[in-house]
Amino acid sequence: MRIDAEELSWGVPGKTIVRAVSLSVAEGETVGLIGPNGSGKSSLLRCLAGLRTPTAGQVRYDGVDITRWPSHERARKLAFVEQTADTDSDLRVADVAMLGRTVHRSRWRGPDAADHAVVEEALARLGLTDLADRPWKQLSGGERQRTHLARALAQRTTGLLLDEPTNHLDVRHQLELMELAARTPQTVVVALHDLALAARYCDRLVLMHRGTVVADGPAADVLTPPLLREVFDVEAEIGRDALGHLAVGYREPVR
Ligand SMILES: Nc1ncnc2c1ncn2[C@@H]1O[C@H](COP(=O)(O)OP(=O)(O)OP(=O)(O)O)[C@@H](O)[C@H]1O
Repeated sequence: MRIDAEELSWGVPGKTIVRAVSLSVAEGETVGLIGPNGSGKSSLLRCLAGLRTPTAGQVRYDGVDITRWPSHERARKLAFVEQTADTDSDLRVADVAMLGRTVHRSRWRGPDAADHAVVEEALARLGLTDLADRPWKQLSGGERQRTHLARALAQRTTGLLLDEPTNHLDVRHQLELMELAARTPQTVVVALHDLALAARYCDRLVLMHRGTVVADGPAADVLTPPLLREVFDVEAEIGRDALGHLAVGYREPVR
């Protein structure tokens, strides 16, 4: 699916948090949303998911204003994994993933064989097959994060919004998750703090600062020392790691 935001603003009384953001994400593209704490990444993702009503501008899925999509149809088009997604503590891992199938069933029908097959596949893609029967409350932070991602995959949407999906994951799972985000035919917008990971796996980076988009383009154009200085207040050098991937080196902050 294509996702467009046009002159999108959102805020609370007395404070504009997302300011006139225009953003287009093409079908199948993986866009990395980067920016300092408080720059508005989560707020923008919530607007894109339809969880916040913009104070100005609009969001379109496949060219249609999202206020014109009924909420159940929206949920079939787009899955959102929030940063602090929690869930009912009595559920098992497979039950949480099965929540992703709810949008595809009528209220009166339980999961059928096809739903179970989709959930099994989602759990396998996140390396959770062996944990399928594990109660949610026994999971580690990273296992919970992967379980929420499995729920989003089981939703079988054409769009995926991920807010810091790697912050609890070990290196191996970070790489696997980002590989999945890059390779899936789904349209993905992913907020990330790890700039090198974002550069390596995203088709394009969108840099936010104080609620606005200050750069949008290939990683090499966005991750430049002047922009990193302006937005993150750090002195950085851009180079290559041992494998040739873009790497960011930071100097000690001068107080
Ligand atoms: N409902 C709200 N009421 C008041 N302020 C809010 C609300 N939601 C967000 N904010 C503020 O808006 C700013 C942007 O928050 P947001 O969570 O979008 O930033 P972020 O870029 O995702 O940050 P982080 O990298 O820390 O996750 C922050 O200063 C936050 O405190």
